[in-house]
Amino acid sequence: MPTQAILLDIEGTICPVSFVHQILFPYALQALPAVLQSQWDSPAFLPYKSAFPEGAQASPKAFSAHVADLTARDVKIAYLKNLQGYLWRTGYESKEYATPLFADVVPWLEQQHAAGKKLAIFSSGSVEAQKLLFQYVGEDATKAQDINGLFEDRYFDTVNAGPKAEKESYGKIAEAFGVEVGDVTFYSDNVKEIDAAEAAGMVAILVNRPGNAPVSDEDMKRMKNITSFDQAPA
Ligand SMILES: CSCCC(=O)C(=O)COP(=O)(O)O
Repeated sequence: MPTQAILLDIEGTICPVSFVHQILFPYALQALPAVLQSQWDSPAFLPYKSAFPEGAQASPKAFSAHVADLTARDVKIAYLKNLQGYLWRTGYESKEYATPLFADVVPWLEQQHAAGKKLAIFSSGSVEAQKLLFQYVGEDATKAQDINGLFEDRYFDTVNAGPKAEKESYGKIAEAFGVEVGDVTFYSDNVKEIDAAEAAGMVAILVNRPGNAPVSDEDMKRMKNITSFDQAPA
């Protein structure tokens, strides 16, 4: 039976790794000092700040150093991801950047949505960050389009679903979808995530995009893989 639901990773699957690492991460780091100066004791910033370890909450300097260290090591921990989502909003709203999805992505998503497939996202980026990323899509930030409607509020992150390399997270997502786990196809650039989704019973397909980390020949041979959604199964 053709897939009923489609679950998508973000970085390296539907948008270039370079957008996340060369645009979003640096933006958050450069936006942080002004936010810390003006909002350190504000109620709006409190949920983001209070999720950090006590040592980092000791001062804006300690906080900045901790954020810089986690970012440099690309640690995908929820309290950093939540903070990044908060910081990225200004960049999107001021049209400093928009999300450059690969050219095949939006036409394919629209086609799948029109065919009645349920579409969803599973990213280490927070749900808040995911919604922003899809609210401002385009190569030209002054003409960005909002494609959130395609996902009908199905956003999963490591807080509401669990770690991306653990099979239990995929079972939980299928349950939230209201479909059998075997009726979901998951697309990701990450071999560990593909293995976890498959172990849970999903169909899982590795997506190979320019700029992604290399995948071994052995993994390429054992995994279904595509370079564009034009090659995705029906
Ligand atoms: C939606 S936020 C941008 C992506 C991000 O912060 C990230 O860490 C990417 O993680 P993914 O699990 O989508 O590869």
